[in-house]
This record gives sequence, structure tokens and C-alpha cells, in this order.
Amino acid sequence: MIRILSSQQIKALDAYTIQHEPIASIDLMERACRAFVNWFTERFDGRNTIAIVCGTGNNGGDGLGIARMLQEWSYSVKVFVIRGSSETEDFKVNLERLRGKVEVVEITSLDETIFSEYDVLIDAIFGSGLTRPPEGLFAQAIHLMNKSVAVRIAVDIPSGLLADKVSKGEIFKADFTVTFQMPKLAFLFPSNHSFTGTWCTVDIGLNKSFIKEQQTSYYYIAAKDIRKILKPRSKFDHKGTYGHALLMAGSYGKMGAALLSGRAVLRAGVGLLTMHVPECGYVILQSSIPEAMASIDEHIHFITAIPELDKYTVVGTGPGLGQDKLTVKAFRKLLEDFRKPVVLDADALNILSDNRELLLLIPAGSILTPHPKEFERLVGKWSDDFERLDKQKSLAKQLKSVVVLKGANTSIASPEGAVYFNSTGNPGMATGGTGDVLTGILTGLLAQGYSSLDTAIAGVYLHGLSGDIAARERSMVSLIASDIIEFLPAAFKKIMHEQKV
Ligand SMILES: NC(=O)C1=CN([C@@H]2O[C@H](COP(=O)(O)OP(=O)(O)OC[C@H]3O[C@@H](n4cnc5c(N)ncnc54)[C@H](OP(=O)(O)O)[C@@H]3O)[C@@H](O)[C@H]2O)[C@@H](O)CC1
Ligand SMILES: Nc1ncnc2c1ncn2[C@@H]1O[C@H](COP(=O)(O)OP(=O)(O)O)[C@@H](O)[C@H]1O
Ligand SMILES: [K+]
Repeated sequence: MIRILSSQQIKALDAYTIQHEPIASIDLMERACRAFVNWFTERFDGRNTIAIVCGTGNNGGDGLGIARMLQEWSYSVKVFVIRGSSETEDFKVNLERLRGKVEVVEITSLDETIFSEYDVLIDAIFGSGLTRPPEGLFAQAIHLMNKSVAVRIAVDIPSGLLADKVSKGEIFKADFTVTFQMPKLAFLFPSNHSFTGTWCTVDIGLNKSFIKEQQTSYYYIAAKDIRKILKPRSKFDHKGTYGHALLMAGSYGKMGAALLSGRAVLRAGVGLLTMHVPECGYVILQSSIPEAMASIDEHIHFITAIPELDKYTVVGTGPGLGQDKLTVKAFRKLLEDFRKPVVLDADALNILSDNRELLLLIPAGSILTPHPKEFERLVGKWSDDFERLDKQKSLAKQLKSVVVLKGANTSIASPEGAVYFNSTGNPGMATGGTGDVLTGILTGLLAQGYSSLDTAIAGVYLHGLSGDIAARERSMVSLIASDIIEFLPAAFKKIMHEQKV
């Protein structure tokens, strides 16, 4: 897991590294500059004219160091400095090191065209030291940089964006953000995407054991976390080893959702799958998923009852379910009678929003997978993404269950208050049915005995990884939900194969 630290913790980490590596602070800054420059030179060649806009803190110091290194690589660079109330030591040293090498202009007033002749604008005004909204020349400079047609790149954090709080005022709109060591919490929220653009982390060798010791509730999921979760199969395993899942899904006109989920349960490796569907789904199911056993409801169009539950390890429900009052009754009975974890999605969540007393019946350790609209129906509106995150954590705690809030960087909240952000997936997955596939994957993994949290972390990651492979093979535009099922084996292979290396 990549631990996501607050600005304050990052400051302490910086100081700890300087003291214990030990490394001089200016040399650590030099390392950060080099990491940025390595990233930059792989993507932009010497034909680009570059302006670097610096504050007078350490983010500005980085900007100056980057200017020197790019000049050494023969790039055409000009530096603009906007003075704040104070200068850091490393800013001063780097300004001295730049003397006679790169033109440095101090900004005392701003002309509309000041940044118009550059191909690339590098923002090094504020980083993790931002304490309040930028004003005056700072705000004006950010505003003009945002109006420019140049490619905009932020050093560490887009100026004006707070790493772990709600930001107000003028914020640099980066096309790319190259951030040091670890993602910042604010980068993972939909509302900040237009400021960070595409972001990446570069390793600047900050002290790893200090990072491990820090208290945090926020994590960014990496491939090796999934490798640790997934258990290899053993020679004498049999289908009983991998659980028996019951999927209750589908209604007239929405059997597709049930089929997508059902196929995904199987591809996630379940031992046995039974699908409870309305009568209209019988032929459809038997002819399209031969591996699944069918349990047929008495009603022709929707589910009105639940089958005998004893033999099932786990129940997944919601996709294509509908919300008829008889279905609500059956859903209530399911929650009353089944005391093991369930996976709840789509209409199961909508039923919960409309019948809030049912929330109390959800077995502890269940997994809920709302998309933002379903989440809003469950918890009400939020004023910003930090409040949304708080609501997600509260719901997980209240229900003693895992709440998976879907979207780019899907967040997974545990009942204990930790939140794990997904690192896979792409906008090609913004197409009907992909959530049904996720429900299936989660149901299939939970049936195999993984804990609810491990199921959610691995399932969400694999779902996104499969989507990434599908997008590569089929293009984002043409990606459809079935592709995610089709490439799930490749996603498993990628994770499991690398386990041996
Ligand atoms: N952490 C690491 O591991 C490493 C970090 N490095 C780099 O250091 C950066 C952090 O540097 P930093 O702490 O000097 O703060 P920075 O962002 O430059 O701000 C400067 C000063 O601006 C001020 N200020 C704040 N808000 C303001 C406002 N709205 N309007 C006007 N002024 C405002 C505020 O001072 P104040 O006026 O509040 O006293 C603040 O002190 C980090 O992002 C990374 O780039 C690397 O070099 C090496 C490894
Ligand atoms: N821009 C995106 N980036 C990454 N993943 C995405 C993106 N858009 C959608 N997804 C993923 O696709 C799935 C969509 O789920 P959902 O909205 O429930 O779809 P449906 O109800 O049609 O099945 C979620 O897992 C979500 O994380
Ligand atoms: K910056």
C-alpha cells in the first residue's frame, strides 16, 4: 500500500530524511529537481521554450534547480519569481547557483501577454507549504498561466491546491503534475482533476521506515498489494473449496445485468454459482451461462421470493433487480435470514435508500458498491469531496461493512475508518453494465473466503486492471462491459504470474 500522508507529515518526513539519511536539505532538493527533470526530458524535447514561475519557498527553490538542470540540457528556459514574505535558505542557494546561467525576472506587475510566448509553463509557486488562498500577484499569475495555451506542468502540487483540505481561490490548472514520493489526498477527488491533470509520482528517496510509522487513514493500492491478497490454488482443491455463491439479479428487460454479473462471478473463480432469476430469465440464463445453476422465482417478471439459503457461502444482489414491492419484500427476507456477508449493488442500494429501516438488517462485513448517485440517495448531498469522503467513512462504520464508492480512483472505506483508493481503471469503463461486472467479481471473491476488505480491494483493482487491458486491446471508446469479463483472466495472470518472479 502506498501511504498517503498529510502536508504536515510530509514536512516531518522531509526533516527526518535530512537528519537521518543524512542528507543536506539542498541536496534533497537537488534530488527532487533531478527526478522532475528526468520525467520532463523523456517527454519534451529542446525545441520547447520554457517558462518556470517560482515562489520564494522550497517549491520555488525546486523551480530554480529545475531551471539550472534544464539549461544544462540545452533547453531554452526563463525564470519568473514572485516574491512572498520570506525566502527559504534553499531558495537563496539555488538562486545564487542560477546566476549568469538563466535569465531571472522578478514579477512586480503583470502584463496579459507575459506568458504567451512559451510552449511550456512550469508552476513552482507553491507546493505543500500553501497555507491560504493565493492573492494579489500570486493569484493574477496563476490566472494568466491558466489562460495560456502552453502545456502546463506543476511541480509537486498545483499552486493554490491544498494537499489535504478544501481549496478556495485561484488554482493552477496543470496538464501534468509531477509529485514527490506519494500522491496527495486531494489528487484523488473528482473535483480536483482539472487542477492536477494527469499526475504521477517520482521517488525522491524520502525515508521509508518513517513513512511506514506514520498514522494515516488513506492508502493508494498497488499491484503488489493484490499479489499478497490472492491465494494460489493447491493440488487437492475441489469446487467445494471455492464457495457456493447465490446471485439474485435480473428482471424483465434487465436480464443482461444478471448475466454480466453471473459471468463475472464465475470468472472470479467461484466454486459453484446459483442464480435466482424471475421466470422470464430461465431460458436466457440456461442458454447463456451453462456453468450456472438456475433457481427460478414464481413470478414471471421479477424476483418475489428467496430460495433456501443454507448452502450458500455468500449472496450478491442488486443488478437488474427492479424495485417492485414484492421484490422489496424478498430483499427484506434475504437480509433477515442470511447472516453471512452480502454484496449489495444497484437496485439493492436504491431499495435501502427508500426503506431505511432495512439498513439495520445488513449483516456485518457486507460490501456495498454505490456509484455517486446511489451514494447520494443513501447519505444525502455533500458540499465538497472531503465531506463526501467523511460520509463514506461514517456509513462504513455505521453498517460495519465495506463501502465501495465507484468512479475514477474508486474509494473503499473499511468499518475501521481506513480508505483505500484504486489505481486502475479508465474512462472507457464509463459504460452500462461495468458495475454489474464488479458486483459479480466481488461476489465471486467473497465466496472463496477472502475477507470483505481484501475482496473489495482485490476485486476493484482487478476490475480496473481488466478494464485497462480491455482499453488497450479494444480502445476506450469501444470498450463494453463484457470486455471486462473477457480480460479478467489476463488481469489475474498479470498479478499471479508476477508473484513467481
Ligand atoms: N517535502 C519534501 O519531501 C520535499 C519538498 N520539496 C519542495 O518543497 C515544497 C514545500 O516547500 P515550503 O514548505 O517552503 O512551501 P512552499 O509550498 O514553497 O510555500 C512557500 C511559502 O509560501 C507562503 N505561503 C503559503 N501560502 C501562501 C499564499 N497563499 N500567499 C502567499 N504566500 C503563501 C508560506 O509562508 P508564510 O507566508 O505562510 O509564512 C510558505 O512557507 C514542496 O512542495 C516541494 O516542492 C523538495 O524541494 C524537497 C523534498
Ligand atoms: N472514468 C472512470 N475511470 C475509472 N473507472 C471508471 C470510470 N467510469 C466508470 N468507471 C468504473 O465503471 C464502473 C461503473 O459502475 P456503474 O456506474 O455501477 O455502472 P452500471 O450501473 O452501468 O453497471 C465502476 O466500477 C467504476 O469505478
Ligand atoms: K507548484
